[in-house]
Amino acid sequence: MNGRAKSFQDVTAKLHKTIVDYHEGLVRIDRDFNATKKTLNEDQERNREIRKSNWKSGFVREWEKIATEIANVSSQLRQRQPALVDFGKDKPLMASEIPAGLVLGSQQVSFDQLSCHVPKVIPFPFASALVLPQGNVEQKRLAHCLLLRLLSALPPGQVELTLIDPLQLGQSVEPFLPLLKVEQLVPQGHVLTRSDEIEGALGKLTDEVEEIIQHRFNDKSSNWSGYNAINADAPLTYKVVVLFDVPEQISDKSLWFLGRLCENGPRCGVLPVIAIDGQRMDERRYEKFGCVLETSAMRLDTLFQRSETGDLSCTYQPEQWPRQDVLDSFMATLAEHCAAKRRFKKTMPDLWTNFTKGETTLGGFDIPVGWTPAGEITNLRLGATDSEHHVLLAGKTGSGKSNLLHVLIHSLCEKYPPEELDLYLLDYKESTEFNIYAASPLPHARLVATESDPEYGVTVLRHLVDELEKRARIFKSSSARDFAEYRNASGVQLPRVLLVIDEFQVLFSEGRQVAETAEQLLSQLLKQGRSFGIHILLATQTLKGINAQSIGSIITQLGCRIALACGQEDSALILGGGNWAAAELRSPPEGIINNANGAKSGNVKFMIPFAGESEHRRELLTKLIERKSLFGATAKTKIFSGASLPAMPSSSEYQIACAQNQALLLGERLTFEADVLTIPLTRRTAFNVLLSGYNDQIHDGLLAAILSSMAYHADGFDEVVYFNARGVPPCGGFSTSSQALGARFRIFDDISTLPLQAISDDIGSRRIALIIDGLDSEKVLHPTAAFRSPKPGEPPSPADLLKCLAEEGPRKGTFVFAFVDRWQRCASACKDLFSFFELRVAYCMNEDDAGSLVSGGIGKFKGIEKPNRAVFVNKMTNDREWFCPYVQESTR
Ligand SMILES: Nc1ncnc2c1ncn2[C@@H]1O[C@H](COP(=O)(O)OP(=O)(O)OP(=O)(O)O)[C@@H](O)[C@H]1O
Repeated sequence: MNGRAKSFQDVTAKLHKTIVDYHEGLVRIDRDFNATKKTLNEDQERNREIRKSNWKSGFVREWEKIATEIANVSSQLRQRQPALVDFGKDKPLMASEIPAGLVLGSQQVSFDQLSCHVPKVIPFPFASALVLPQGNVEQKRLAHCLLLRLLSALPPGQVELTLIDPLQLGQSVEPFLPLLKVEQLVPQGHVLTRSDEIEGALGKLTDEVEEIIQHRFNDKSSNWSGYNAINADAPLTYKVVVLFDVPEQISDKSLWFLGRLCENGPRCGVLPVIAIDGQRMDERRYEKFGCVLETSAMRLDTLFQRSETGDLSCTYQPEQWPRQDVLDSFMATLAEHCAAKRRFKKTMPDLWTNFTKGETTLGGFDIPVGWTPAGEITNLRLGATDSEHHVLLAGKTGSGKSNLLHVLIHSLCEKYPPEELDLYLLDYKESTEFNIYAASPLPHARLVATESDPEYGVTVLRHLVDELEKRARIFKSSSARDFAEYRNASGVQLPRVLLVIDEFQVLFSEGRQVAETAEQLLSQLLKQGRSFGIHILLATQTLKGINAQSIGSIITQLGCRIALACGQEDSALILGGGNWAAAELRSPPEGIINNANGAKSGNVKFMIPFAGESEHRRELLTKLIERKSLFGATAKTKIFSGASLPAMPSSSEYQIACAQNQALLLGERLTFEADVLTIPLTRRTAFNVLLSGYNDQIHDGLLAAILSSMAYHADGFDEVVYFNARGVPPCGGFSTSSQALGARFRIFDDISTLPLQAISDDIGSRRIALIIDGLDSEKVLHPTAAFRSPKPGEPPSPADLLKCLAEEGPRKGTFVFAFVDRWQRCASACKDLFSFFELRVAYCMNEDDAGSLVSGGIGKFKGIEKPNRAVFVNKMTNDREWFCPYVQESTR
C-alpha cells in the first residue's frame, strides 16, 4: 500500500505537470506567433491553430496514458482497500501492514473535456483530531465510513475503539454494535454513556498517551509510525475514541482529558473523532476547549472537500455504505481475525534463548516469564540482594494462572540444574495441573502433591520449617549470615528452595487448628526464609474472603506481586490500595508484575507465552529430563496424590516391619516424609482397637493390613478369630492375608457358633485376636439397655462375654478388634463397651460421628469426610496421627 500510494501520488503529480506543460506549450505557441507584434495573416493564424491542435492532441494522448497508469495504480490500491460495498468479494480482506493512506471514495478529476477517476486517499495516520457537527447526517455517515475503513485497512487487533454516545445510548454507532463483544476491538465491551465511565476511559487514554510520550518516544522515534517502525514486534495499537453529543456527560475532568488527547493523541496513535453540539459549546465554560479544538483539530468534511488545482477540477464521490449482509460478514471475519491475532505468538522456548543452561542460584532466581510490550524479556527475580523473596500470583478464573505457573516451572528447570533447586509443588486445585511433573518425575522437584488437603499442606510447611531450622544451625556453625555467604564460604552446592502453592487459601479452609498452624508455619517461612534460600509463591483466584487472621501480614511479606486480569477490588488487594491496573488487563496473555509491594509506579505489564497443550509440555519435559546433564540425576521427587491411597506393602515388607514388635502396619503417615504408620499392640488394660467408617475400600484395606501384620508377628497370636457380622464378604486382600495366617485363622459368620466363652476361658493361657467385623449390625453383642447382672446359673450373654474379653484380654495379650460401619447404630448402646477401646481409627465419617468416636463425647472432628485418609487416636495419650490407609492395588 505504501509503495502504491506513493506511485499514485507520482502519477497524479504527473497529471498536474502535464496540464501545466500543456498550458505553457499553448502560451509558447502564442508567443512564437506574436513575436513580430504584427497582426497575423490568415495562413499564420491557421498555422498557429494547427500547432495548437497538434499540441492539444499530444496532451490528450499524454493524459490518456497517465489516466491508464492511474487506473492501474487505483486497481492495485483497491485490491488492498476495496470499496466498502465490495467487502468480502476478494479474499483476503484483512490488512497485514499499516497503510500510508486510507482510501475513502473517489474523485472525478476533470480538465476540459477530459476526466478520470482516482481513489480519494487520505494520509494516515491522522495529524490531528477530527470534529464534525452533531446531528449532521451526511458527516455522521462519513465518520462511519472512516471507522469502517480504519477497521479494514489496519491489521486486525491493531486498532481499538472507544465509543461514547450519551444521548442516543449507542444508536449513533449502531453499525458497529456487533463489535462490542470483541474485547480486543472494544475493550470496554459497551458504548459508554455515563459521565463517570466516560471520564474513566478518557483518563486512561490520557495516561497511555503520557506513558508513550515519557517512556516510548525518543530521538529515534517521536511519533506513532516511527515507534512502530522500530518496534515491529510489539507495535502500539491505534486507538480511536469516537464521541457523540459533546459536551453531554462531559465533566470538567473529561474536558481536560479530551483537550490533552486532541493536542497529543494523534502523534501517539490516539485519534479523537468528536461530534460537537455547537450551540452548547458557546457556553463560557467550554471556551478553553473550543480554543484547543481550533488549534488541534480539523473538520472531518475538509478531508473530503472538492478541490480545484489550477484548471484541474476534482469532484468527490463518497464511499457507498455496504449492504447489511456484506457488513455482517465483514464484522464476523474481523472478530475472528482479531481473536487469532491477539493470541500471543511467542512461545515458551523463545524465553530460553538468552541464558546459558546450568546456571547457579547462589545469587537468587532470575526466571524469564514473558515480555514487556516493548519486547524486553520480563524476569521474576527472587532471593537477590536487591530483589524480593516471595511472590503472590492472583487472577480471576481463566486469566491464565496455571499457564503462567507452567511457564515459570519450565523456565526455572531449563535454566537451573536439579542440584541448584528444590522445587515443592503443592496443588489444591481439583484439576490435576501438576500431575505432569509427577508422571516422569521432574528431577528438580522434591515434591509434587496434587489434590492435596490442608492437613497434608501443613506437614509440607512443617518439613520446610525443619529444613529452615536445619540450615540455620549449619549456617551458624559456619558463621555464615545468609545463604550466599554460606555457599561462598563452604563451597557446598546447597539448593535454593521454591515452594509453589496453587489455590493456597485452601490451607485456611479447614478447622481452626489446622488453619492456625498453617498460618504460623507460613509466617515463619515468609519471615525467615529469605536468609536461608527458601522462597514461596502463593497463587489464588482472589484474596477476598480468605479465612486467615494474619492474611494481611502474610500478603505484606509477599513483596513481589503478579496480577492477572481481575476486578478492581481484587486488583487493589493484590497489587496495593488504589492500584487498579489489573482490572484493565486482558489476560491471557497480559499480566502485571510489581516488585514494589504493589506501588502503582512499580507496575510492569508483560505478555505471557502460551505454555502449550499438555502433550506439548510433556514433550518439552521429556527432552529436559533426557538432556545429558540431567540424565541420571539423583531421584529426589516425592509424589503425593490426595486422590489415591497407597498400595498394600509386600509380605516381605510386613515381615520386616512387624517381626520385631507386636505392631500393626496400617498405612503411610500423612506427612511430607510419608513414613509408615505402625500401631504397637501393648499389653495394657483397654488397649483394644475400634475402627469405624463407611468406606468399603478402606475397611477392607485396614482389615487386610491387620491380618497381614498379625501373620508376621514374631511372638504372634495363637489364634485369630474373625466374625463377620456385616453379611458382605470382605475383599481387597482379605483372602491373601488370612491365608498367610494359615491354620491360626478361623472364620465365623453366625453368632451362635462364635466361641466367645472359650476365648474368654483361654485369656492368659493362649493369645487370641478376636475381630468383630460389623459390630453395629450384631445387636446380640450390644449390652442391654438396662444392665442387669446374670442370675445365678444363667450363662453370660454374648454381650457380657465380649465386654469381659475387652476388659480382661489386653493385659494378657488377647485383643478385640471391632469394626463399625454405621457409628450411630451402636454408639450409645455400646458406650460402656467402647470405654475398653483406647485405640481408635476413624475414616469417612461425618464430623459429629467422628467427634464422638475420637473424643468419646459431644463435639466435632473435621477432616475425615473424604475417602483419602484416616486418623488414628490413642485415647489414653490423646495422640492423633493422620494417615493414608493401605488398600489393595486393584481397588485403588
Ligand atoms: N498466555 C496465554 N496465551 C494463550 N492462551 C492462554 C495463555 N494463558 C492461558 N491461556 C488459555 O486460557 C485458558 C485459561 O488458562 P488457565 O487455565 O491457565 O487459567 P487459570 O487462571 O488457571 O484458570 P482457573 O483458575 O479457572 O483454573 C486456557 O484455555 C489456556 O490455554
